[in-house]
Amino acid sequence: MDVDAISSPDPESDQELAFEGALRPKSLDEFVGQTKVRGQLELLLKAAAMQNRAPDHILLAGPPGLGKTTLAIIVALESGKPLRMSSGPAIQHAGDLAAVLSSLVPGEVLFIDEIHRMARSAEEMLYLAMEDFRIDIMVGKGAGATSIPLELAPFTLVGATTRAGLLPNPLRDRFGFTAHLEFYDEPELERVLARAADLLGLELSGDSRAEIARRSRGTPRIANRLLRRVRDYELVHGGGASVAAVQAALELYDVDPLGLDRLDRAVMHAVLMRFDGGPVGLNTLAVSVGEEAETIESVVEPFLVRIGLLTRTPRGRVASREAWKHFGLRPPAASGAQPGLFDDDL
Ligand SMILES: Nc1ncnc2c1ncn2[C@@H]1O[C@H](COP(=O)(O)OP(=O)(O)OP(=O)(O)O)[C@@H](O)[C@H]1O
Repeated sequence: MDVDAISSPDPESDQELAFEGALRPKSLDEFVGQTKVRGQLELLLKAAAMQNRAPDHILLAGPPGLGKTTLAIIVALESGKPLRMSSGPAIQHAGDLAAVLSSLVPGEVLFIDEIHRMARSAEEMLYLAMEDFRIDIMVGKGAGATSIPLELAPFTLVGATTRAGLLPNPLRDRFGFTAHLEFYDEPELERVLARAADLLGLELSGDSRAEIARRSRGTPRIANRLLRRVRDYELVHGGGASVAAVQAALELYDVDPLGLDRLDRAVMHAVLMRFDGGPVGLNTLAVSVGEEAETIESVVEPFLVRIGLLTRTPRGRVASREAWKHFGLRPPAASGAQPGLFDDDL
């Protein structure tokens, strides 16, 4: 299988895609960090290989860019089986899923990204497929409709989601193993960068690596992207990828010293400036930055909470002392905190 040709579900550009493909680890050994998940997957794959059966279905949960697609590819590569890629938004009818399932070859790995976005009718079909490798196809309409059972080849479903909580229990329960991917710490990101720099033929000192890792938002995808910007800078200016060059390149692209991106900053600005540090409800916050509540909750918040800028309280989101300091602002003297507009959206 040509793994480099496999596309990420949310490509920014063909170039970005080719770059991601080239840097993707192709085995569990090459996959940096997530030690626990790696160990669990290794055991699961080995046991299946020893019993000559398809590995159990796997659910990968966690924020974007932490390696869910990469792990799905690795599952296929390590089990020596083909990989089929699909995504929740592409499965809007049970028929879409039936077409995919009925064409799987024995042992094939089916990757469904953003599985929480699949149509409800398809979800129900998936229950039976995961459990019994069988689906019922409805033929005809109304009183004359009949269902014809169709046997499927045994397969392994790898589902990825940024919102494990949104999956209905019957679907979640049918996965033999759920892996929760965590943000990477700086030493792990440095290892991701060292590997990527090697593959790109870029010389990068330990200090330069640390500088990029610090600003990578705990996310390998971002680390690799920043590395690419540093490589561009080095290409144009020459003189090597020194710490000064790294800082200049990242400042040019407006990368915050903590790695906050535009949306992170917009959310923090709203909490601090518009809502006096909170508490503010999720929906109110989402409206004030013009984003979907789901994006704020699954993409933005986990990182802001992790680095201690934001806390979640029963009354809503609250900025921490560090947040005021990081943005060079003074917290209001008294606790003049203004609650969100809607009390029901906490
Ligand atoms: N553990 C890792 N070690 C080395 N590189 C990694 C690791 N995890 C991810 N990467 C790199 O980060 C990039 C993004 O990873 P991937 O596409 O697997 O993330 P994802 O979780 O599927 O994101 P999304 O949810 O947005 O699809 C990959 O190209 C890969 O090179």
